[in-house]
Amino acid sequence: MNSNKEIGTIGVLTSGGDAPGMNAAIRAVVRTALSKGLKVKGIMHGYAGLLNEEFIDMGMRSVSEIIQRGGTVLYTARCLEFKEMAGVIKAHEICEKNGIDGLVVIGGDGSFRGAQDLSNVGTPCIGIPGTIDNDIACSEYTIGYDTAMNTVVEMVDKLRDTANSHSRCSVVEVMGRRAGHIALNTGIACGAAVILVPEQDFDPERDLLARIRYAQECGKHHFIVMVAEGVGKAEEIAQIIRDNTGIDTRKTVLGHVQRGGSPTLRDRVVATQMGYHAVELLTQNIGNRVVAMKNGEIVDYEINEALSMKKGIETKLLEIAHCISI
Ligand SMILES: Nc1ncnc2c1ncn2[C@@H]1O[C@H](COP(=O)(O)OP(=O)(O)O)[C@@H](O)[C@H]1O
Ligand SMILES: O=P(O)(O)OC[C@H]1O[C@](O)(COP(=O)(O)O)[C@@H](O)[C@@H]1O
Ligand SMILES: [Mg+2]
Repeated sequence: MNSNKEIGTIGVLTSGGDAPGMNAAIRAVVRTALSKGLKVKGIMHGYAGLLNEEFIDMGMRSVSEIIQRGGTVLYTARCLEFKEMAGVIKAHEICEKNGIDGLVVIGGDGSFRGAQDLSNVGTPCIGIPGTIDNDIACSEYTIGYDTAMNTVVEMVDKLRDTANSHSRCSVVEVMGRRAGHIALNTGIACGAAVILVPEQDFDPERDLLARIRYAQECGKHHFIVMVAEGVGKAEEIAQIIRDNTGIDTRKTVLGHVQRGGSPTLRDRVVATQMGYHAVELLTQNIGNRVVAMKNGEIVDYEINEALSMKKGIETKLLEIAHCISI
């Protein structure tokens, strides 16, 4: 969608779950916009802050010392009011009243649905994928994914010491909502005997117990079972293992530790590239797009198209995991 109105001031907000690297993206958006002669309003607390007119004027120094920080300096929220059309229209009117000609939304798929609605009523929006889940179909990468996975690896390496010392099974539940990308990649990186992802049917005998028994036959006496939250609760998986194998089994739900911490190099660089790209689009009066990564390059898609795309699990990785996990 090309709007006829020239963009003079843009807004930037973060929405949905926070993700490491969101600050790097905010910094890139602000500095790129200012260097191209635009004004920038930071919107606090996502769409909720937009509806409450929580704005701050951003200057070059407003984003100093944030590239290395986790979380989001603009704060974030999940806002029910914005899911209703009345909320979206109110947000558009607020943008008009405050001279916000375009909006950069850093968030996940839910936030992009909101951005799509807002674009449709006349405020051009650009989405930047910021979620640890890597579940944005149009993009092979989302900001925060790398940091979250490195956190999981660090934590599970510690759990492994105890599982090994006690000859136990450690069932680890990781985030990802309905996607198994975090579980699959960290499962491989942590040498999990079993990786369970929601993209595959789960048969306890075939996918869990048979694999553990086989690993036992191969001489293994401790086990890591990596479970994506979309499959089920770690405690339920642990109980199945206890009941059927007698192995001393403990569960760990890693939880929000996965969302925090200083972003990795990858997240900082991708966030910076995506932030820059988002502003470039707005300066060309292009709205209603989602920034994405394709074959390592930064590209963009129309929001409707982006939201209609589907993304599967990396089947080759799953095949490799099945082959080498014992
Ligand atoms: N279908 C929708 N239509 C309009 N806005 C939505 C929709 N879904 C989510 N949103 C807005 O985006 C916010 C963030 O979405 P959520 O799914 O929680 O996180 P994420 O953007 O990280 O996936 C929601 O709180 C809501 O304000
Ligand atoms: O922080 P909350 O509200 O408990 O939400 C937990 C969910 O948020 C996430 O951490 C991130 O999801 P989003 O990026 O879609 O917000 C999911 O992995 C998890 O299911
Ligand atoms: Mg999401």
